[in-house]
This record gives sequence, C-alpha cells and structure tokens, in this order.
Amino acid sequence: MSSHPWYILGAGSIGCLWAATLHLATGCSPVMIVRNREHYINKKTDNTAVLTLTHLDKTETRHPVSVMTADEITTPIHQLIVCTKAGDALTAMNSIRPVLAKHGNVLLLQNGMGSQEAVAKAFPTQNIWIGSTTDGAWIREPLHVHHAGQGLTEIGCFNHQSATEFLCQFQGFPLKMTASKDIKNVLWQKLAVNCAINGLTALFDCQNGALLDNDKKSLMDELTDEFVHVSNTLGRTTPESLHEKVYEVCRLTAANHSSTCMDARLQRRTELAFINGYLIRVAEKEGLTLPAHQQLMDRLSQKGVRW
Ligand SMILES: NC(=O)C1=CN([C@@H]2O[C@H](COP(=O)(O)OP(=O)(O)OC[C@H]3O[C@@H](n4cnc5c(N)ncnc54)[C@H](OP(=O)(O)O)[C@@H]3O)[C@@H](O)[C@H]2O)C=CC1
Ligand SMILES: CC(C)(CO)C(=O)C(=O)O
Repeated sequence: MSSHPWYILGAGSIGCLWAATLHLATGCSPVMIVRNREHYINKKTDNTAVLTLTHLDKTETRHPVSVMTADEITTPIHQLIVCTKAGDALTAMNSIRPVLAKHGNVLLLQNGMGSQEAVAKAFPTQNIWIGSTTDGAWIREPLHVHHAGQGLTEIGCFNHQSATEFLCQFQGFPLKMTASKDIKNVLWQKLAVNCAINGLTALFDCQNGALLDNDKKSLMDELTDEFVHVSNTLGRTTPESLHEKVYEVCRLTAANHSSTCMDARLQRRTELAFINGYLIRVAEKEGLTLPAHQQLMDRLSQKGVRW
C-alpha cells in the first residue's frame, strides 16, 4: 500500500463517495481539491471538514477530510482521483499541474470519451488510469453524499503499462472494483449505451423507460444503427445485439432520469460533447456523417440544452 496521501479533484457526488470510501478502506483522510473553498468550509485558517456518507442501507458514516484549493497545495501529489465532469477535467488538471508528481498516478472517473485522451496528451509523464463506473451517488448538501446504487468500477491503464501496484490498493475496497485489460473497449461499450439513451432523455425530458415507447424507440434504434456503423468502420467490437442491450438498460433503469436529463433540467452543462459529440467527431475523421446524431444535437441546441 502506498504511503502517499490521496487527493480527490472535485468534491461532487463521485468525489465525496470515493473520499469517504478511501477513508473507510485506509483509515487515512484524503484531501479534497475544490475551486470554491467557501462553498465547503467556512473556517479561514483550518482546512479540515467532516464528510458524511449515507450508505445504501441508509446508515451514515462520517469521515474527516482536508479541503483545499489548488493554490494552497505545496507538497507533490502522487495519487490523484479526478472526479469532475468530463468538460472540466482538463482545466482542473491544469490547475494542479505545478504540484503533480512527474510520475504520479492519476485515476480519471469521467463518463463518455474524449476527455481522457485530452488529459493523457497534456500529462504524458504521469500514469493515467481510467475508471468506468456504474455506481450511483448524489449530493444532499456540500460534503454529504448518498450512495444511491451499487455498481461496478472497471479500471485500466490508459497510456503506460505501469505496475499494477496502484490497482492493488483497491483490493478489498468497499466499492466493487475490477481490473480491465482493455479499458478503452469498456469505455466504448458504455458509450454505445449512453449515445442511444442520454441525449434522447434530455430532448424528451423523460425517464429512461419512456424511450421504449414506439415513437422514441425508433429514434433510439437509428442512433444505435449509426453507432454500429462507426464501430464496424473502426474495426471495433460491439455486442451482436447492441439494440437489445440498449433496451435492456432502458428496462433496468426505467424509473431513472439519466445524468444528461438531470443536467438539462437543472440547466447545467451536459456531458453530451463527450457522448454523442465524441461519436460525431470520430465519424467525421473517418469521412462518415451521422444524420440521426447530428439531428439530435441540433434539436437539443434548439431546446437550449448545453454541452
Ligand atoms: N453521480 C453519479 O452517480 C455518477 C457520475 N458519473 C460520472 O462521474 C463524473 C463526476 O460526476 P458527479 O460527481 O456526479 O458530478 P458533480 O457535478 O456532482 O461533481 C463534479 C465536481 O467537480 C467540481 N469541479 C469542476 N471543476 C473543478 C475544478 N477546476 N477544480 C476543482 N473542482 C472542480 C465541481 O465543483 P463546483 O461545485 O465548484 O462546480 C463539482 O463539485 C461525471 O463524468 C459523471 O458522468 C458516473 C457514474 C455515476
Ligand atoms: C446508463 C445511464 C443512461 C443510466 O441512467 C447512464 O449511464 C447515465 O445516466 O448517464
């Protein structure tokens, strides 16, 4: 187990879930790096705070953490977990560039694709790890997180084939974890589902299950057809029955509002640039156009949904 402290960049739902879990697993307090200190802590001179985790069984545990802004950090960061939204990841990473250890381990937990490549390109000497997570969490108030759904986090190395020492630290971790030898493929498979579901739920402001209604299902099918086309062109694998897989996710999460639908409702910037937008950019490089994806993005723009 490394003796270096853990730093968490972004104190939102996933950042707080991981900070509390790290404290449970290691007994050490992580450092939460935030951009607006006053939002989390009102003491001027003391950086310590207590984070509350409401577990799946509704019990609560409390966890001491340090809360700091990037410019308050003076010691090198060797172990970092980036928990911002995809669109903020690179800017957030740049804010801690001066204190990031040259060969530090960085675990990125963003949904979608594209932000990981951008970070890996901008930080070539660091070991960039990717986690693709299906855990669910939400924030009740600053530093009080609810673990809302048990999921799985698959982790793999993105740029270097570095020692698995980093991954070993998650053995026996309270969240379900597994090592992936092909994390890019894991991201691609999740992207397929998110491309079909997320944007449409924002467009119709509906739960995931409503996409199985006939009129919406045909749009979902068109998006999935286009995904398969791009995937085949790139020589990537997709499940033979991707359409069935998409329907199954809609059924299993029928009562949920997707993350994109919630962001759109709250007029927050969505992660669509790293979901459907990413697929459009990849297709363009291959000389392909994706009319269903493009039309979806145009309709979302007209509706005022941001990405
Ligand atoms: N929540 C969930 O259940 C799941 C989330 N994910 C993915 O995990 C990622 C994080 O999601 P989630 O935790 O829900 O998002 P949140 O919006 O809850 O948290 C993101 C946090 O990042 C912070 N942030 C943004 N820029 C910076 C910066 N420059 N420096 C420091 N902090 C910064 C924000 O701070 P501020 O308050 O200042 O804006 C915010 O607290 C997303 O990609 C999401 O799709 C994946 C699966 C499930
Ligand atoms: C699978 C799905 C659509 C579940 O809601 C999701 O990943 C999201 O909301 O971002």
